[in-house]
Amino acid sequence: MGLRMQRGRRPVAGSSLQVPALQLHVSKTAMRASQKDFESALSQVKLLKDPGNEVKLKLYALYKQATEGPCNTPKPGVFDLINKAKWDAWNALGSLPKETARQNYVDLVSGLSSSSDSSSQVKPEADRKQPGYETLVVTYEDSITKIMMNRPAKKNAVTTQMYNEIMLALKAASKDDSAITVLTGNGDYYSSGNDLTNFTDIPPEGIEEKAKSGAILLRDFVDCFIDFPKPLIAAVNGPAVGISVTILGLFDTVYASSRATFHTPFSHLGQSPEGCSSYTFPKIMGPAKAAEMLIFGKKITAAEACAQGLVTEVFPDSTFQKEVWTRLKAYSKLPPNAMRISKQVIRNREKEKLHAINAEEIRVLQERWLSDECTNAVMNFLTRKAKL
Ligand SMILES: CCCCCC/C=C/C(=O)SCCNC(=O)CCNC(=O)[C@H](O)C(C)(C)COP(=O)(O)OP(=O)(O)OC[C@H]1O[C@@H](n2cnc3c(N)ncnc32)[C@H](O)[C@@H]1OP(=O)(O)O
Repeated sequence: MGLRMQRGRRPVAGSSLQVPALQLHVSKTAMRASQKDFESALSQVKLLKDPGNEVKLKLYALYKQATEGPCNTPKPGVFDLINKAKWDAWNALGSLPKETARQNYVDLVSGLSSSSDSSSQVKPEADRKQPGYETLVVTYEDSITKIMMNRPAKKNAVTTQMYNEIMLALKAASKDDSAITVLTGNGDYYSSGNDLTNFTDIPPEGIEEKAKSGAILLRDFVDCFIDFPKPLIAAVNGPAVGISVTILGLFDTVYASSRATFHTPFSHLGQSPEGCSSYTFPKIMGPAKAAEMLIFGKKITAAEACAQGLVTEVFPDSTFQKEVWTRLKAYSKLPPNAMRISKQVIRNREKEKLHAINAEEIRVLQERWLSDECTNAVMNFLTRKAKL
């Protein structure tokens, strides 16, 4: 997503303006950073350890101010969380002159470079619910970051906001000092998949634009799972549908309640597989079983999913929570670096391939979203004519 800093890319993203330690580096001297200093800071920033979203927002804002001047783009919608945060950060710089923004950018990068060895791990407040999420409950306890989808009345259907919040939570978990990260659902469902109302708010630019922005969101979402560096566990507390099933192939361990079912009704919805399932499912369960799920939309039970290798272990629903969390608490006490490195050894060689598969699946899906088959299926659900 937008809040990334990668080699070869312009730095994006930055901060609320409350980074006291870093603000100290904002120059109060008369010295002006030259264009060369600025370009050198732009190169330097790509080599830094990820400084976190706050600082990335600050960098983003200063970069935009230094190169384009005061914020000059329309304010993004309230649910476009990432772009709104970026816009807010840039807009907050008001009429700060370009030269000052350039100097501040150079000073900020220089401050980051000198402190980059001191703290790469952010310790979340122990045993506390993390603030700032509306569709999730994110907690940290016993070295476990737990991300719980929290729209039980809607069967944890994944709205645009929830996609964005899950990405933010995963990015934060990848940097906190938790040993393992768990995704689960609140209520009787794990998740009913993509919220079908995501398809309804068509922008003035038209349906193609909607499909394009959906494709970018989905690509970034799946990329987050491909790249997640620590052991990632799904605690599938109930039925799982669509995208919540397909991404399971990117988890390291999947525990399921005996009540869980796994359903990928893409043909029914006029859509096609995502989440890298076109690759991971045949690999995990063999092409024949994968085809039954991904082409014919066969719903399978937890026991079947376990027999086919998609699920690690099934627990009786009555003891699911107790048994899973006891197990996970024990695992979370293992040496975290060893677990992370083992995951890398297991997964890294496939990462590039998975990113390419993700991109290809989304290219196909984006076309599907514009098809009559897909439009009719979504309309049928929304007008109560059809359910899975
Ligand atoms: C940015 C775009 C990325 C797209 C990525 C591609 C992803 C693909 C997928 O995930 S495909 C799967 C999509 N999911 C579905 O098609 C499921 C649709 N839901 C259902 O069929 C049923 O709701 C059910 C079988 C999951 C549960 O049935 P039931 O137990 O009878 O409950 P209700 O239907 O009464 O549901 C309660 C409440 O939740 C709302 N709801 C449930 N699922 C969704 C959903 N996926 N999208 C939107 N809303 C959903 C349902 O409408 C009810 O709301 P209400 O109480 O009527 O206000």
